[in-house]
Amino acid sequence: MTDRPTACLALADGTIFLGRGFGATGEAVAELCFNTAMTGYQEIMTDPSYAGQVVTFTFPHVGNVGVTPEDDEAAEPVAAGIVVKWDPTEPSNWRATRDLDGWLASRGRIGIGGVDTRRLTRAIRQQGAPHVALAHDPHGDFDIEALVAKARAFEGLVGMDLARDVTTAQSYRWSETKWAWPDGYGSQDTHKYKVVALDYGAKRNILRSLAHVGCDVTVLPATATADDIRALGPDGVFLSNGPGDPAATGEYAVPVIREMVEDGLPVFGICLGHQMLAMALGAQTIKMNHGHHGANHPVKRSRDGKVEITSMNHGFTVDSQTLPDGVEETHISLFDGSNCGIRLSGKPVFSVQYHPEASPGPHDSAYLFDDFAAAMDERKRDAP
Ligand SMILES: NC(=O)CC[C@H](N)C(=O)O
Repeated sequence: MTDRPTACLALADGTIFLGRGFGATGEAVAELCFNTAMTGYQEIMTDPSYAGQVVTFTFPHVGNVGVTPEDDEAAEPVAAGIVVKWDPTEPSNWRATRDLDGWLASRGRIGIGGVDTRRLTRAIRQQGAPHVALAHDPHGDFDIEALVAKARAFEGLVGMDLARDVTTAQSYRWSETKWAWPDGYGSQDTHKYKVVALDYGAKRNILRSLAHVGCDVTVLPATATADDIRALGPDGVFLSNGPGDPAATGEYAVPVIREMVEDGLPVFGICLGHQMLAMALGAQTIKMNHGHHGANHPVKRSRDGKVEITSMNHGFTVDSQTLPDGVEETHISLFDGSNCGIRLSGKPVFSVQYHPEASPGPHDSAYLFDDFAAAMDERKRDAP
């Protein structure tokens, strides 16, 4: 092997990173974000919320435990590409069914290794999430100017509705609970509550977590109408995570969510679902400089001051200045004070910006699934 670079990452400002390609050959144009998680690269690459984004990992050892279908958060990797410091090694883990390189190659996702990811991360923090073109060519034939031009031409995630691309085409039932929950959480009583989960790009571990607390989950496409949901007679409605700009997805989803709130149903949202619930209640979202992507973000719970260490992946945020009267801010980020949770006062309607289902990340916030179950119990008790 020669030292000739076989992969190129071109930023829209003309900065070029050369490295060794792995995974698929070809090109990808996307927004670039950094993720600080030390584990969970497979869950991150298959999290549908990463559609339209290339992920650079600040942790240098990526790929060394291979991949296993058990860790897929969706059927396919969804992130557009991956940037790492050290080239992925052969997997060293009994759970691995294949290596990262071959897995990415078979699924059309491009990787670049040998990049100074600390320099790249500093650039992202300073200038905001850049638009990039990532190319992998085994002969190292790159037209660098053309790559920079493609990165510049990328329109960015603002105004982009990507939930329609990643949502399920058909509705389906979800019943798998298999997941190691911390002791004491979850009813283990299956099919206790009928829940409709609106799929804007749902991670599987969210559906597992709902099933774990006793939900019989029917997953509906992002474009489901209020009547589609009512026809199933749910005890509660769940709003999933997902990619793209909440304001764009919200054009069709927000009015439906508002109707569910008006129907008096318990509603629980995560990440994109949180942002769209906030919009349905009258708030607005804004694009962040470089977002929050990691597995150790501290969040303060307003009701008792408790700090949760959370998993995060978002590039937009709810502007807490726009929260109307009657909508409480329940959680805030201890990194930058941004909004991390809301509740409609006196109603079983709440959501969080972070990921209580982890995958990857800590389990501090798993209680939120129990809170949703408790809200559905209460409604059943109060029903005439
Ligand atoms: N994980 C998510 O649901 C992400 C939500 C939204 N696409 C954002 O980037 O903020």
